Amino acid sequence: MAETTSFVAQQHYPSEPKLNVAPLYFNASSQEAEVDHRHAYLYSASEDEIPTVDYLLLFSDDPVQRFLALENLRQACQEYGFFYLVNHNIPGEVLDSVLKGFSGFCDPKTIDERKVFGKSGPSDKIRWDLNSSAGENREYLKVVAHPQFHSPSNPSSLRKNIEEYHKAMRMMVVGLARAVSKTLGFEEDYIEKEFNLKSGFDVMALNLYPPNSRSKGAIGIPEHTDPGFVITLVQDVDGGLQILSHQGKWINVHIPHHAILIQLGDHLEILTNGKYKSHIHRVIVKNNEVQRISVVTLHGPALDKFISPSTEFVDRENQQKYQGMTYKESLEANGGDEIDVQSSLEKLRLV
Ligand SMILES: O=C(O)CCC(=O)C(=O)O
Ligand SMILES: [Fe+2]
Repeated sequence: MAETTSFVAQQHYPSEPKLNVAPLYFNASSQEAEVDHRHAYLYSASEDEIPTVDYLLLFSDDPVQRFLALENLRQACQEYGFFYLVNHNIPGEVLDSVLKGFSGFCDPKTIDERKVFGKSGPSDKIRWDLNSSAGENREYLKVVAHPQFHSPSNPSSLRKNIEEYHKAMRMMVVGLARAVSKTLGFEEDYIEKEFNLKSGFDVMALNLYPPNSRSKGAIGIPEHTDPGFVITLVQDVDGGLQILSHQGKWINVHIPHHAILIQLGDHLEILTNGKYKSHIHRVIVKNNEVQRISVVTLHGPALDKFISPSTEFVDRENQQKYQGMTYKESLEANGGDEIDVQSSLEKLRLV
């Protein structure tokens, strides 16, 4: 695909040597969050909870390095479902300028200007909202960024920064799709084809969480999973993002500087019949002394693509766990609009 980065190598994973390796990289410190645990027991996240994947090594010319990096990615996908991505080749300034630009956009003095992006109908391509309640404390701007790019035109610098950010992130995600395909034992274009990523439906959510002095409760965003292939996330400061692990533990996310948090989306779970799972996450704002901004992109299949568990993942021992649906139908299955990018995983689950 023309969009792909030049350093993405054309090698094939399944034919490479079989080594038994532990994950290669783990991140720095985490702290215990003081929150209500509805689905999990009290838990202090330790230092090695979220694996780190090195993007460049996934495409290394050295077959052993590449094999080890792909094995690390496979473990991260199968045993966690989320990881920090480093060496992703997206310049730090590209990440910083969107975070900073959105902070400026959310100036409390100009709130009336943002209200023009409030909900107007089901086909909104840009949507703004401000929730300040016990259940959610978040100001957000959502934009459909692909197949057509949409963004407020004012300020033009923010539009330019969001577009540049999305372009770079999308290019990286196409490379990641190739690597993930290999970890599943397929040709590298498997996921691009199954999701028709060339026409993929991408929605960006730019979120601002207030400091606790201005929030109406402990919750920034309630528990949810996200639809799509993968979700990329960058933030300006740490502040309360937690992911529920396979083992039912809330893990505090502390993204290393200029790394990207990758979370697997519902539709990768559906495609792989539950081999690679999406995970419930939430944001707790109760302890935040300063505001926090995150930029989250849901990289989805094409809207008209029918997604169901691939036959390779279904057999006598592994019965089909999810019903198939087009991506568009699944986004609207709970009564939401496309731009809401609501999960419908529980509706699609068969067993
Ligand atoms: O802001 C965060 O850290 C998480 C936001 C999120 O989960 C989302 O926008 O779907
Ligand atoms: Fe999310």
